[in-house]
Formats: sequence, C-alpha cells, structure tokens
Amino acid sequence: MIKEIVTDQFLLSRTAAKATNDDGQVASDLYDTLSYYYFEKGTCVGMAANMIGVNKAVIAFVDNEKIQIMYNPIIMKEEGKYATKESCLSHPREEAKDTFRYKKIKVSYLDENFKKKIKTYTGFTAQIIQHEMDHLEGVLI
Ligand SMILES: CSCC[C@H](NC=O)C(=O)O
Repeated sequence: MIKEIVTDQFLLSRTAAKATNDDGQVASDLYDTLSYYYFEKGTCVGMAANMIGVNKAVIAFVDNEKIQIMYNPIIMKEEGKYATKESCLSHPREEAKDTFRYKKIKVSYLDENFKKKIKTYTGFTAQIIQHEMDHLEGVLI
C-alpha cells in the first residue's frame, strides 16, 4: 500500500529496530510507496521504513530501474570517500545538503526472502544505499 511520507523530525531521528521475518508487510508498503514516487512522480530513488512511519531496519532503493529491498543492511567495507549534495523527500526539496559518501561499498543484508546476501555496490546506487542506511540510524542529511 502507498503510504504517506513522514516529515516529523522526531520520528525520523530515531534509530531503527532490527527487522524480523514478520516485517514483510513493511517491505511491501515500502516497495509500493517508492514505486509510486519513483515511477509515477519521479521524485525519489530510495526510502527507509521510518519515512513511512515504521521504525524498522528496512530500506528500498532503485537499482537498474528495479526496486530492491534490504533488511538489516550492514556496510562491511567502504572505499573512495567523496563530498556531494543530497536532498530527501522527508525534507523540503530545495534544502540540498552537503554529505560525504563512499564510491564503493560492500553490504551484508537480508534480501526480500530474508536470505543473507553480500554484495558490492558502486556509484549512484551505493550513494542511495548510504543515504537510506543513515535514515536507519536516525541521521538526516
Ligand atoms: C542520492 S541519495 C538521495 C536519496 C533520497 N531518498 C530519501 O531517503 C531521494 O532523493 O530519493
């Protein structure tokens, strides 16, 4: 189900609890909500569960024009720090903020079937994942 985007700074600043395999509905809602904002509106490329009001470690992001889900992502390795600017649907669009990201990250996570995976991401996809993982720590741009 497409959910409303949370902009309340208190709700967005909490650390997400670990997701469990009972959180399939959260992932499904996140998938539907990001699909709407990416494919229909073209205004968002990634979301964390707290952006739809659920304080669980689940993220969704666009990778090769497909929406991917990760439960409990952990960055195992990072390389190539750079400075960039980002905005977020949970903030007014004009407020692009300075951030630091890594060009290449190795991530351990549970996939949509709750299977453990380890994968390396680069470039824009890596940037989106880092942005969404910050949300899980209550870190806003
Ligand atoms: C390039 S990282 C920016 C990601 C951002 N998503 C919000 O959590 C968005 O604008 O979709």
